[in-house]
Amino acid sequence: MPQFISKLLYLTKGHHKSLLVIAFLLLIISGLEVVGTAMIGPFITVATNPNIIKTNYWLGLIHNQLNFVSEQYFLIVLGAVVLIAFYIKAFLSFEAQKAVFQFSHTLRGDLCHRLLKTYLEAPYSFHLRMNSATIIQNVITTTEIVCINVVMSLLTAVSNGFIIVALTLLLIKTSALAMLQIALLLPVLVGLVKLLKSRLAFWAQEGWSASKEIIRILNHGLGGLKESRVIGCESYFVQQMEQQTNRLAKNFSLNASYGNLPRFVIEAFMITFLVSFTLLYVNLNQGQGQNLTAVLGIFGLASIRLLPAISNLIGNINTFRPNAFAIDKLFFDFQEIEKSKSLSTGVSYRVNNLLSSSEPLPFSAWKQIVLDKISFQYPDTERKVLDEISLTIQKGQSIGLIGKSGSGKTTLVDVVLGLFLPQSGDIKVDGVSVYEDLRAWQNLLGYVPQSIFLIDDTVERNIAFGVPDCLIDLDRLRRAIEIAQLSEVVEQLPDGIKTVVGERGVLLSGGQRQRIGIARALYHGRDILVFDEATAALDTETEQLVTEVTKGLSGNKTIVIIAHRLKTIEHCDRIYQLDRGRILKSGTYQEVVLGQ
Ligand SMILES: Nc1ncnc2c1ncn2[C@@H]1O[C@H](COP(=O)(O)OP(=O)(O)OP(=O)(O)O)[C@@H](O)[C@H]1O
Repeated sequence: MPQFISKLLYLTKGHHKSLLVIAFLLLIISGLEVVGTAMIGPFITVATNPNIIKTNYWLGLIHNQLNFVSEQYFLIVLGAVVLIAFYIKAFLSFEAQKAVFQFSHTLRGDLCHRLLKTYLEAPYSFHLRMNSATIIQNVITTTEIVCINVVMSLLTAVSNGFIIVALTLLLIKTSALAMLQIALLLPVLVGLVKLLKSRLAFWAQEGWSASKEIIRILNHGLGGLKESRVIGCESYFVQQMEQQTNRLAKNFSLNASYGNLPRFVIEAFMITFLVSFTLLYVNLNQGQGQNLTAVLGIFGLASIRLLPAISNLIGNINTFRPNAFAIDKLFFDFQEIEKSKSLSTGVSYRVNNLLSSSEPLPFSAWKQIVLDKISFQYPDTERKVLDEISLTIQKGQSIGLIGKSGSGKTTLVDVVLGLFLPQSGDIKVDGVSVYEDLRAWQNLLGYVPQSIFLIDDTVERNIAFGVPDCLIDLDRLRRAIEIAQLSEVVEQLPDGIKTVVGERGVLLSGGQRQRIGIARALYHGRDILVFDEATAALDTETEQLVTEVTKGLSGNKTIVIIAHRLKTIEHCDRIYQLDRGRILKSGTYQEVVLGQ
């Protein structure tokens, strides 16, 4: 329990003040609930037997102290007090409920964006291990479970708990006999709740896992639509989806219906109590009908409030307990990412402001980059993928990386891009380690991956990726389009740069997507452009165009190209050939490729 509370406090940080206000409000409401209900007894007694004012000490005292002119007037004031207490309570209950809803939904929004920020800032290696379906599910579904099923249920449970305790105290005071009867029925109820506990938790977990599978099937089915269509395996995904939706429906409906079972049992119990109590009371207190009326009045009204409060409390417990695992999941991800952020450095590099880009660039007037004995090993593997790689890049140079598949080219580029931090070695710009300010280093880099990620938006927004519309520099955009040899393509599009390219750029050819990737790197005006097999998706003609683009850029930009087709790196100043994580050969194109 203390662990659960500390995790909950961690996830709700920044909202603790609101939590205290809500708790205080709930406490006042339960107080008013008792005052109002407690006044019902005297009100009924005075209404049915005004003489009681003379015989009852407290009623007589109030009547005499406040100088009521008549008993009728006293009854009216008593009624008014009951009404006022209930009206204030109704108003405050509404406000408290509003506050609980507001709190839970605000917390959900907050967790969604905190989680997204955490995932975006997480080390690249975390994403290699994590399935995107889990991340999507955590941001959308798990945050909802935490805020609505756990936090909201917990708050309403606290509210119901306050009301139950307060009304129970009142009932004990009104008739200990009646309370004893209720207490005898209680163990049956507690037993039932205990019996259901593990089943409810199992059904909730199963439902949650089915919903994760549903996202995964959607990702796989729609992500590989072209392949599915050609192979003709659409029914495979439909069948998988059917299995999972059935699993989801079965488990969530079982969870919801059995979660409500105690409510029906309580209703039956309460009626059993009212009938048996009346019979018992009549037998034990012959001729005291007025007292019975007052006691039953209080019990009747209290049970109107108590019944739903108890069944709601059980419902709340049955909702939050089986869903408490969601707290663990979010807490684990927040902690895991924090941990891997500090572990992934390996050495004491200072990695600053990974996401902020407004920093001035300390490396802006750079002349030389030195990779100094870079070694890297993927987590949980035995072998070094990069083994003491050292190389020097002068400003304006074009560098070609070649080597057999699996020799470590992509990994080396990923280390240069700051996606992986090496276990040993350093990257220095004019003698200063880039890990002193990784963000500033990354601000020098433009990256054209083999498969360009395009958003389902306009050409303009795809090129000026991540820049708000109002800040897009149209001149720079035009220049990037020209250099990337995209002008003709854009002219032919129905809405020019405002044409929407479709999800993942389905409306464009492989070569056009590649050129958008190049234009994107150029638009952002980075000094160093890294091309990862950038020509792999191109036909020979476009390959030539792109090679011309990179050729045209050499001298102005520093370029690093991973190439499989040796033709694309003919113009490079220096070629490095990698083999099993080491540099096998380096020199000019003639020296390394032609062996002259
Ligand atoms: N996430 C990973 N976890 C563990 N090992 C990996 C991971 N990614 C790559 N490797 C291994 O690292 C080695 C180098 O891979 P890398 O992708 O850098 O080679 P490459 O030269 O770029 O190959 P290719 O030309 O085929 O893209 C390979 O043996 C590969 O199996």
